[in-house]
Amino acid sequence: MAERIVSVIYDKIAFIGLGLIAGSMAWATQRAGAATMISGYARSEATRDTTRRLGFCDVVADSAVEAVADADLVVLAVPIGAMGGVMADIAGALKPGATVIDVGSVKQAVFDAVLPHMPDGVHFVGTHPMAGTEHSGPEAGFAELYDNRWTLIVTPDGADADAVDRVERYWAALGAMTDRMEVAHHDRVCAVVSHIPHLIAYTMVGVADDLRRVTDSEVIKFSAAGFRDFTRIAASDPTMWRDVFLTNKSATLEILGRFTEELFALQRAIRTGDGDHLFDYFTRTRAIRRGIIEAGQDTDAPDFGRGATR
Ligand SMILES: NC(=O)c1ccc[n+]([C@@H]2O[C@H](COP(=O)([O-])OP(=O)(O)OC[C@H]3O[C@@H](n4cnc5c(N)ncnc54)[C@H](O)[C@@H]3O)[C@@H](O)[C@H]2O)c1
Ligand SMILES: O=C(O)C(=O)C[C@]1(C(=O)O)C=C[C@@H](O)C=C1
Repeated sequence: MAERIVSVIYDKIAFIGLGLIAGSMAWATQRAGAATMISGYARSEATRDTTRRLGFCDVVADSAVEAVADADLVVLAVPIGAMGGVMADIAGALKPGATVIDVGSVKQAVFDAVLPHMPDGVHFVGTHPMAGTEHSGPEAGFAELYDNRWTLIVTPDGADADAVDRVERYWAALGAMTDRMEVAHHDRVCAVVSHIPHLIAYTMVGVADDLRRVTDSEVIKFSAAGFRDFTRIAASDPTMWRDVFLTNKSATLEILGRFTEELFALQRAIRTGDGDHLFDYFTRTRAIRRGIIEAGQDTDAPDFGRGATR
């Protein structure tokens, strides 16, 4: 399977869900030679057929139970709302001593959905690659997606230390940098750096589209780089993002509340002509960006703070 065997970390890896994230992991697993066998399963027959054609799995099974049989690592790479159902289906078929990881964008909700089904003797580790694109499905995957990007490792209480270390080594083999984070902190950080920015992009593109219809102007046609980035983000998968907001409710509502307060303050400054407020605000945010660059932190791989392993 792999062109160059660097080091096998798990003999058999099974992916449940065969989209952007699983496809990229499987390609990167092949690139690293991190497994001797990769199996996969997705709910839709069309996705399974496409995956067979693409070749990032050695075997594409027709059921999740079949896919996970004898697997040393099982990767749950489905939308957050589907994690609990998948885990309930496969629980009885997991090999004793196996490790299950998820890749969901929210962690507490996944823990709540998955952990009650976890059999004794099977390990669970939450993982979250901070990398993606606006595309989805098996054809969207590519081996380089995780290169020099962070993957956050979020462990439930009492997690097996060796199993966690092995999962971290696996993500490193896929090209990622890893950092460990506590579950509530993870959901809050992601609300700030990922979830609310997506909501803002969705809203801004919706507003521009409404304006275009109302005024018949060329809002989108003449948009430059900033707005184009918004339209890319706002093209992200609706199922995934619906699930993110339904399951990370309190953190996203808290950050959204702070965001709207600041927005109202800026709105008032514009209305009242308070140039000092606008100038001071923009000076502060510019300093943040410059501080990031001066600290040598690659903005493509933001530093989450503590204990990066590479
Ligand atoms: N896309 C991103 O930028 C990104 C980044 C980090 C993490 N994530 C997380 O990764 C997970 C997968 O996202 P993706 O972008 O790969 O999505 P995707 O839409 O590309 O792939 C999802 C896959 O899950 C399958 N699926 C859906 N329900 C299923 C079920 N009940 N049983 C079996 N298969 C099922 C679909 O057929 C598809 O193959 C999500 O939980 C998401 O939060 C996504
Ligand atoms: O790069 C992108 O397009 C992404 O949106 C990736 C992104 C992000 O917000 O950074 C999106 C969701 C994830 O859970 C992690 C990463």
